[in-house]
Amino acid sequence: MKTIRLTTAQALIKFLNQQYIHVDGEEIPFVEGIFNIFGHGNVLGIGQALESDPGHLKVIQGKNEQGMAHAAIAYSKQLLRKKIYAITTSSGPGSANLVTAAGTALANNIPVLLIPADTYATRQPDPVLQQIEQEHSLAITTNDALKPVSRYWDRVTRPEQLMSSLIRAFEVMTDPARSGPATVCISQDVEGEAFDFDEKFFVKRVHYIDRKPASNRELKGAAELIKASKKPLIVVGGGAKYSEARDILVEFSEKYNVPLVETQAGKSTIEHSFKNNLGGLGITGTLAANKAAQQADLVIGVGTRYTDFATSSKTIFNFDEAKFLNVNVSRMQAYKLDGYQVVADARTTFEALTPMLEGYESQFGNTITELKEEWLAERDRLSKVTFSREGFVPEIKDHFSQEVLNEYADALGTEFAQTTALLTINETIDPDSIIICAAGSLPGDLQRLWHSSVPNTYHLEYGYSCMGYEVSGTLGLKLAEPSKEVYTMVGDGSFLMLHSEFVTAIQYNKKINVLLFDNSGYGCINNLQMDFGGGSYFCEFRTDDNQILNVDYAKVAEGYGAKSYRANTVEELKAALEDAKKQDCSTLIEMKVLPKTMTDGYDGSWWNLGVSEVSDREGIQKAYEFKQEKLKNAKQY
Ligand SMILES: Cc1ncc(C[n+]2csc(CCOP(=O)(O)OP(=O)(O)O)c2C)c(N)n1
Ligand SMILES: O=C1C[C@@H](O)[C@H](O)[C@@H](O)C1=O
Ligand SMILES: [Mg+2]
Repeated sequence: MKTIRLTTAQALIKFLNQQYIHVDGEEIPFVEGIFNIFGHGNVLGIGQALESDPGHLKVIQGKNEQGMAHAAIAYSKQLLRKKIYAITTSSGPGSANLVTAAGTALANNIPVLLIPADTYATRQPDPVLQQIEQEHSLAITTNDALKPVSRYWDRVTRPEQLMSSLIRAFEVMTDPARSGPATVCISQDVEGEAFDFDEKFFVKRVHYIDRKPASNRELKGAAELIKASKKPLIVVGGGAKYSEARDILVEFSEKYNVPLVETQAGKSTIEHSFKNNLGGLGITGTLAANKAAQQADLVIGVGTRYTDFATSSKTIFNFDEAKFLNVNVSRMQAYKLDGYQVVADARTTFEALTPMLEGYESQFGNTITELKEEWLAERDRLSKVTFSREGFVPEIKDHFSQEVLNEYADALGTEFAQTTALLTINETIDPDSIIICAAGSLPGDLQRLWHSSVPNTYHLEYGYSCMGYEVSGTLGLKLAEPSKEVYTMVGDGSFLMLHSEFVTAIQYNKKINVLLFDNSGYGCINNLQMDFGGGSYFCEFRTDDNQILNVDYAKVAEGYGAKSYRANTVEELKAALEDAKKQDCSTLIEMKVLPKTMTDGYDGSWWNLGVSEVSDREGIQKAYEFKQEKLKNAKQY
């Protein structure tokens, strides 16, 4: 056996350089680079290994472990899971900061390699700095907190364990059905320990992503279901996007007059202008998509997890009548809603299925076009909402009095409505630029209103809806699509929670554009508490003496070295967006927007939430009764 003597960390970096992915005849390196924040746990091991020979890996210094992991997740998601960044952190708090990001990757099925340092394998110096001491077990470290949020988790306490551990990690990350975060914790002393590694461990490894075809039985059953249906409807989920199924879904939909509706992850698989694309489905769905969903007698879920947002907590479909046909690479997902299961790649399945239905036509007739037209008129109305100091009726009605809305207008110095601002952006930025969002009221507005003219230009993290993904993720987008303009849509709450990687973007001259919607509060949660009969309680940003907080975010961005703008009217916003396009540096456009001017729900937008069964407030009692009513028609599981 030929061996090579390396430290564990050196072997890790050498191995990462040799991983390739093969999809549709194309072979590319799988690991693009590695984000790092060095601490005592990794600087002398992995730090030394990278300094001596990083190979092709791009090495990027992050500013917050969660933030840099979010950037890595967005990178992989944008590249349809074909490439990843790895993350190296120190032990203790450095690794604890990864937990939120690992959850984000897991909920969204996105591969990312997390390499947190661990406590000493020898235990000689214990307790080391940042080591928690669990009285009942010395074997538990902070890194155990990553177990429930990792698709694969391992701890390397001897150098030779690295070999089997990494092979498993890459097998998991490159499997479309189980893709997610792989966490390989390495004891900090072991990072620097040497071993005579078998040279074969370092040969080039190619991970093949073959498109799993549907079986004849699955195809026959699917075709029979469709032929027997009058009003089939396709739910385009994230799996359709990862499978790059756009062309065949368009062909299928056109040929058989089948409407398409989108989940957050599926949106922009197919451009909005396609005549049968009715847009977002469910709680944050469009009027058109939700109406079509209610009529459907066969729901064809393509790569969807059927989350509560997509199904309006299992109330959007006619569950008594409708059947489900689920095409998914994951068997677990395909089993949902008692659907007929086709456990296969979406594109391959529809390529085989389309010719099997010759002569079929749905009974939707002109309804698809009519629904779309009705919705476009509503969208047009929302693009022109203007505030007035008297008699203004915002989209979110009956929460704030005119007096309170005027108070906001005065305190923030604005009369800008959120929907007007958002649609101005949609009109002004280049169609091939990419937008990203994750939490707050903006995901709902975007799923309803945003028109993506170019496929894969809408990037929503709505599996975890993790505040803080927005700005961090934009850095990942830029790394993935360096020639395109990238824009984050972020609320003030999310911006405040985490935007450390804004500085990383500026530091490495990766131009990102931050579009900050400041309504001085956790607006969507304020809507929820008031919709469900409560008061406005700790969701507005107010001082102890009840003044509305007004933060100068433009100045904050300027302090970091970004070019910043203040835009509180359509004209100011258009000018700022045009100017921002001309900049080479990162930009931030601060928009002060009025609360309650985001979109509201449409027909079928109900959300099952934990409303109090006991309360002396009449509104809460009514909300509880309404929930009980809704549940009567909801599917139970
Ligand atoms: C990490 C994290 N913590 C808490 C939440 C719950 N949450 C969802 S939206 C939201 C408020 C968002 O406020 P902001 O970003 O200002 O958006 P707005 O709703 O005002 O548009 C909160 C607290 C979350 N999604 N993620
Ligand atoms: O609780 C939440 C409410 C949603 O409206 C929001 O988009 C999401 O971020 C969330 O966590
Ligand atoms: Mg806000």
